[in-house]
Amino acid sequence: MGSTSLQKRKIKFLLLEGVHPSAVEALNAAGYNNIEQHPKALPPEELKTAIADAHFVGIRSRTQLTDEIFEHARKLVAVGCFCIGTNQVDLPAATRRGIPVFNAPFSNTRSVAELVIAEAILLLRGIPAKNAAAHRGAWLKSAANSYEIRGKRLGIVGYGNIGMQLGVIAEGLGMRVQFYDVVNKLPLGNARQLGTLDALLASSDVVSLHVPETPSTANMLSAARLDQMPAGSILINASRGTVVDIDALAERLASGHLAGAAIDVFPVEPRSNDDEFVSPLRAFDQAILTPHIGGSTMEAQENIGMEVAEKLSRYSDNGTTTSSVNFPEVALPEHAGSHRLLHIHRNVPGVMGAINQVFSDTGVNVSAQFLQTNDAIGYVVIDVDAEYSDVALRALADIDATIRSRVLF
Ligand SMILES: NC(=O)C1=CN([C@@H]2O[C@H](COP(=O)(O)OP(=O)(O)OC[C@H]3O[C@@H](n4cnc5c(N)ncnc54)[C@H](O)[C@@H]3O)[C@@H](O)[C@H]2O)C=CC1
Ligand SMILES: O=C(O)CCC(=O)C(=O)O
Repeated sequence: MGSTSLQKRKIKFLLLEGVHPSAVEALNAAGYNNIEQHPKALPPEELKTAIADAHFVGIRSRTQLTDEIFEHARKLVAVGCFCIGTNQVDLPAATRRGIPVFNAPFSNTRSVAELVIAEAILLLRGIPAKNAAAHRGAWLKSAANSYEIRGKRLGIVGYGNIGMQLGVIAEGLGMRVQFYDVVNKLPLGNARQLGTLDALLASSDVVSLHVPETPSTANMLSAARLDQMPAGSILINASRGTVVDIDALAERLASGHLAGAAIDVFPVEPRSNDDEFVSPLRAFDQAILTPHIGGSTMEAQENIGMEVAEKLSRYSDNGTTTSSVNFPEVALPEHAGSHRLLHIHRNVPGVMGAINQVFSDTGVNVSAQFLQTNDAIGYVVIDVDAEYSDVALRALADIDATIRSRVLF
């Protein structure tokens, strides 16, 4: 097991939003026991206090890590998103401070795809409305507007890890799968990529959204786009709440233009289970409304807990940044017998020359060096003899473009 510049018992992990206990187990197994846990997202003022002395923070989708919060997180070394989406983190603000952000890009994808399939089947049969009516004492035995999923056209918007899995499962059930993505993708099975979103919307019985929250996906399903969907079709959104115009959707459910919808994510979501869920969609029995639980299965959460905790402890132990969403990726070997210097700098000309000058001036022997850059920053890792690490670290910290530097013993 590697070690860090601080004693492990002094390294504080702040885990929010009920991150699965598997994360704590993985951190304990790596020797980290100083872990503060909260079952919910914290309001901004409480978050500022809790994060002030944290070296690592673990969040899910509710906690907003803004520039202002980072300003209060002076000791923060890395962020772990125990989920896929990282839109809740101000990534440029993290990058500017030399803070890598990690997530779990695969662990809950199957859970989302399964939920979408279940919803498509239920909505095509009109089950949500029949179920709600039965709870009120009504008996809606009828085949009118009830359809099999077999042979229906599924339009997937965003053919990434979730969209692709959904397509494979849907095809297994006999659906005809088509997708729209900004990137050219290899269609799995018999799926077809369509050239425009308009074409996809106009020719799908069920549309399911699987895009990230970005400026290009904001309000993607606007009133005009919803009108392009065929009369009687169905919309499913388990991506992000900003992607759909909810008021426009409510109008099209009211008019009957859309036969049903399943919505898991909302423009504004309650901070915790104690807060009221407010949405115009509550009025519609033909809408399945779920509390952002697309990825919330025991299997997914346990795997996510282990996966992200391991990424954080690996970064803490030996500097590896593999699969970080904002940082140059470096997969590092162990550094037994030497000290490891980590140097994070603004990616401007001349920094590598200055770093090499440090070692030429100080005569410190370098046993290994790794470098990776992205547009914003450079990440250099240098293994040196233990006795020289202090002097080299001081000289590296003095280089103009340095964001932060650290030594791992
Ligand atoms: N409801 C829930 O609990 C969960 C929600 N999610 C959400 O689902 C999203 C998708 O997840 P993955 O499939 O794993 O992501 P991914 O990154 O593997 O796939 C996203 C796809 O969307 C495409 N895309 C991006 N912008 C687009 C645009 N403007 N138009 C069309 N396509 C566009 C990308 O090219 C990519 O193929 C996540 O970003 C997250 O926000 C993820 C997991 C659980
Ligand atoms: O489980 C969560 O808290 C969020 C899931 C999600 O939306 C994601 O993985 O992006």
